Order: sequence, then C-alpha cells, then structure tokens
Amino acid sequence: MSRTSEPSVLLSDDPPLDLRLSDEELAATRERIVSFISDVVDDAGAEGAVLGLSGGIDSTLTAHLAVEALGEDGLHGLTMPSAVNDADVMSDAERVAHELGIEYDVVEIQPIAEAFFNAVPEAADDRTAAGNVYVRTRAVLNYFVANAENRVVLGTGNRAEAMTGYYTKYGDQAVDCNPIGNLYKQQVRQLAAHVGVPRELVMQEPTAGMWEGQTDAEEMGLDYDTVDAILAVHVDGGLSRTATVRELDVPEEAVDRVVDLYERSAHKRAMPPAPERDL
Ligand SMILES: Nc1ncnc2c1ncn2[C@@H]1O[C@H](COP(=O)(O)OP(=O)(O)OC[C@H]2O[C@@H]([n+]3cccc(C(=O)O)c3)[C@H](O)[C@@H]2O)[C@@H](O)[C@H]1O
Ligand SMILES: Nc1ncnc2c1ncn2[C@@H]1O[C@H](COP(=O)(O)OP(=O)(O)OP(=O)(O)O)[C@@H](O)[C@H]1O
Ligand SMILES: [Mg+2]
Repeated sequence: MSRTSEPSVLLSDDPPLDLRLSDEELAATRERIVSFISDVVDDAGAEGAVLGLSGGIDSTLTAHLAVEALGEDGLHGLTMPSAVNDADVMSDAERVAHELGIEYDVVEIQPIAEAFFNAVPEAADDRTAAGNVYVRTRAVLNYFVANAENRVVLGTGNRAEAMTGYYTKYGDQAVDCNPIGNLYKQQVRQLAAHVGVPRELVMQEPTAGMWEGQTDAEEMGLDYDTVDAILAVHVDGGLSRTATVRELDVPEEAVDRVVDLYERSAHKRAMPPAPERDL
C-alpha cells in the first residue's frame, strides 16, 4: 500500500507513532463516512442534519463531509459564541459555513448561560461546571433546530476524545451519530487536509472553548499525538504497559494517565445503569 501523499499533518516532527492512513485508506475512509451520514439521515426519515460549528477542526471536517453527503441544503450550521470564545475562531466558523454555502445561524449563548449562572450562583464559580453549561446549552439549541426542521444532530467527537472521556456528558456528546468517531486526532487532521480544509484550521491548537485560554493538551496533560499513540497501541491494541513504554518511548506516567482517563470515563460510554429487575 502506498504511503500517504498528504502534506504533513503531524503536530510534532517525531510523534511516538505515525497513525496516518495510506492514500487508499484515506479515500475509503472518506467514502465510508459520507455514506454513513447519508444512511443515518435516510434511516431517520430526516430531511438533513444540523451541527455546531466552532471553527475547530472536528466540526469543520464533519461539516465538509456532511455537505458531500447531503448537499448544501442538507446541512444547517449553528455558530454559538459565548463570552469566553475567541472572536477570531468564531469568525473562522462563519467563514467555513459561508464557504460551504450552507444555511447557518449565529446564536449568542451568553444570555442563556447567564440565566443558568444566576439561577444557582454558587455553582457558577466552578470553572468546569460553568463551562459545561455552555456546552449543554449548545446541545439544547442543536435539538431545537433538529426537531423543528426534521434534521438529525451530527456529533463531531473523534476516537481520542471518546476513549478519554474528553467531552461533556449530555453536552457535545448529546448527538444522533458520530461520523468521525473512529478516527484518532492525527487522522482527523489528515482527512481534513485531504478534503480541503485550510491548513491554518487543520493545524490550530484544539480547545473546548469552555474558559479563556483553555487547551485540550494542557488540561489532559498530554498532546494528541501521544494520546493517539497510547490508545492505539495499549488501550485499543492490547500491548502491555511495559511494551507500550518501550515501543513508543513515552514515559510510564503518560500511559498511566491515558488509562486513568479511559477507566474514569467508562460511565460516559455506557447507558445509565438501573438495578436488576427482580422478576
Ligand atoms: N462513575 C460514574 N458513574 C456515573 N456517573 C458519573 C460517574 N462519575 C461522574 N459521573 C457523572 O458525570 C459528571 C461529570 O461528567 P461531565 O459532566 O461530562 O463533566 P467533566 O467530565 O467533569 O467535564 C467535562 C470535561 O470534558 C472536557 N470537554 C468538554 C466539552 C468539550 C471538550 C472538547 O474537547 O471540545 C472537552 C472539559 O474540558 C472537561 O475536562 C458528574 O457530575 C456526574 O454527574
Ligand atoms: N462556539 C461554538 N459554536 C458552535 N458549536 C460549538 C462551539 N464550541 C464547540 N462547539 C461544538 O462542540 C463540538 C466539540 O468541540 P471540540 O472543541 O471538541 O471540537 P472542534 O472545536 O470542532 O475541534 P478542536 O478539537 O479543533 O477544538 C464542536 O465540534 C462543535 O460542534
Ligand atoms: Mg474546539
């Protein structure tokens, strides 16, 4: 199989593992995701899809693939800035919508979030709790539009986020499907470059945008190239802890950190449990 001809979309020159797909795999992955989106919409008897557009790589790639699957009229984008979002990134989101030719709305969510903060002021001091209010408010708005227009909600989560639980329960994960849900972050960047997402968007620093200055790497304590590699080799691949450290040349603490994130977030990947029925 030939190596990829994509321009480099690695974050570092020397990542622990190069997970990029070959040209053939990349084309097949694109086709599979595009058909997946069409099938989800058809099977739901829906007339299209809605998604939150943040200006980040995950939603930009998902929007590109959705337009390929559903056409311009098939996708409705919602850009939902809050007070802690970077204005330049929000205008990137609008530019993406404009260039794709889709219908989009800009919904300022700060007043909505303020209503929650004012309702329980003591909770508003907790940075994560407050950040999650922004994320869950966006989910409510996505479903508001989906219900009214007979659309499904497209998720934008990738495999690195899913396996580490790096998302808000019933927030950005409150969706009807996850088209890029099985791609590691390196592969998200590669596929985005392949479908024509501008390089500055592909290579930007991932952020959840829940508070000013937040970055995924700082909060997780690891960059995505390292998270991807440990997931692929150890958590998904089943190589032992010692072999993973040796193969990837990463610190033991990095492996332990990823395993800890994976284990602690198991509840986010499961249905809410109920006690056994006593029949
Ligand atoms: N063992 C368990 N069994 C059942 N439920 C359990 C549980 N442990 C916690 N919970 C529940 O889960 C809640 C905590 O989960 P949750 O509400 O999600 O909150 P939490 O995981 O604390 O915060 C969300 C994390 O995801 C990150 N995030 C969010 C959104 C987008 C992105 C991004 O990459 O863009 C990243 C964010 O920066 C933060 O680190 C608890 O309050 C509790 O209700
Ligand atoms: N300000 C926003 N407006 C609309 N949707 C948003 C906003 N912030 C986040 N979202 C939605 O939440 C999703 C999860 O955020 P996440 O940061 O993981 O993805 P991203 O911003 O697309 O990519 P990146 O990892 O590069 O930041 C986004 O893909 C998008 O659908
Ligand atoms: Mg983001």
